[in-house]
Amino acid sequence: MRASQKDFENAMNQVKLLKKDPGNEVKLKLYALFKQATEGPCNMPKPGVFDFVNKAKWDAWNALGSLPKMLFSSIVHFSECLFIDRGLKLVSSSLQETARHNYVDLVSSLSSSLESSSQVEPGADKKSTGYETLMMTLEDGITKIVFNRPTKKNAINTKMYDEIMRALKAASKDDSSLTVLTGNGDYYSSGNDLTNFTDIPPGGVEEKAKNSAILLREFVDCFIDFPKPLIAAVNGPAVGISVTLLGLFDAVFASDRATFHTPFSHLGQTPEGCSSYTFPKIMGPAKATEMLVFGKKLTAREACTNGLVTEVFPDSTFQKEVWTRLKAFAKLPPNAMRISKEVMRNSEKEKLHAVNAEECSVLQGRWLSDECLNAVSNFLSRKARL
Ligand SMILES: CCCCC/C=C/CC(=O)SCCNC(=O)CCNC(=O)[C@H](O)C(C)(C)COP(=O)(O)OP(=O)(O)OC[C@H]1O[C@@H](n2cnc3c(N)ncnc32)[C@H](O)[C@@H]1OP(=O)(O)O
Repeated sequence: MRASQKDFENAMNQVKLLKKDPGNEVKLKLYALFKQATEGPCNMPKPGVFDFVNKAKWDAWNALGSLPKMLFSSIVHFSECLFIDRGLKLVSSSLQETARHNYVDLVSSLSSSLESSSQVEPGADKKSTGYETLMMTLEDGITKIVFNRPTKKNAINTKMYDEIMRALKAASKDDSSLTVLTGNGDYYSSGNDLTNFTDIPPGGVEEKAKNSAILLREFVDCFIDFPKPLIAAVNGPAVGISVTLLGLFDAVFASDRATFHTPFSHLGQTPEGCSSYTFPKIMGPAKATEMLVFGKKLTAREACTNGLVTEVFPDSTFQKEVWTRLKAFAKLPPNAMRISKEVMRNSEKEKLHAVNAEECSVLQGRWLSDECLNAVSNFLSRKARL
């Protein structure tokens, strides 16, 4: 689903109606996305170092890039069969479209977090703002963390990795008995945001791969160490890392519309989220190989039969049935639940951390492989969808 010109205009109006100041960082992001969406890549001369405000604006706009470097290099790599000029124009207009889309996405998340924070829902103990890519609430003893990039199928970008870690750390210390992760919109999550691979630091792709492996390791560690019962309410299709992590959850409830897909080989990548260890343990090596090596997509019922999913509900009653069940769980003595989890997890923790470290180190190498670079560039140039 793309943002139309009408969506974009509505978002521009919505920004004016925001009741709370979203802060300078977000305002700069809005400015940059707006300029990129309406004028294309940054075309202004760089302001002087002491022109702080204009320089910050220029930096934000310019940071959105004229062309993703990795995509550019792959276009050049394939220059024998592509007209570069035409390719660049196409990519440039696609960048504008992406910016328009991201602008709509950002405004929509601001509207929900900033507006709703001022309206306390009946029974809501606490609603956390300050997240761009998530919604987080604490109600009835349950902390709910919602992936909130519906127009991107809840793909996990770098910001979202950071915010999920922050949200989990907060949830581990708050008053809730259990924590639930779910998605806003039709997807649970489409996994790693493949545009993460386009933001190349000055040290090049090697540095990017190294930083990504560090981030991934820290991210997965948060799930291994999460102290309270962690439950996934899988509202729709789940892809990649959003599937593999489920092996570290304590319960997984799925809508019958959900699917479970780990197309790592198709992407030139290898398993993460400790799935190389948890999946064979949960479903046996043969079924784990089908998923992790051959990329077989499972229906919710197949995932349940294989032990990855606890229970499947019809989509029409999914929310009602899952939340009834969760509210009942949340009434159980919280310390008993936490200590039971600790006893079950502790004997595995060391192993899980070692598996995580190994998977991240293998992936660091895969991200530099032609197989992976080509797969990502095919997705970004819209030649490939799963
Ligand atoms: C720190 C780094 C850690 C890395 C950890 C590694 C993890 C491994 C993985 O997670 S592998 C899995 C990666 N995910 C994918 O390969 C999915 C790619 N997406 C798709 O194939 C499709 O988008 C789809 C099947 C999920 C949905 O297809 P559909 O046709 O229904 O919708 P669109 O393709 O039009 O999607 C709507 C917009 O959302 C954008 N988008 C969706 N998923 C991703 C994604 N994973 N990364 C980036 N962008 C994504 C899509 O581009 C559309 O955006 P647009 O409207 O601006 O075009």
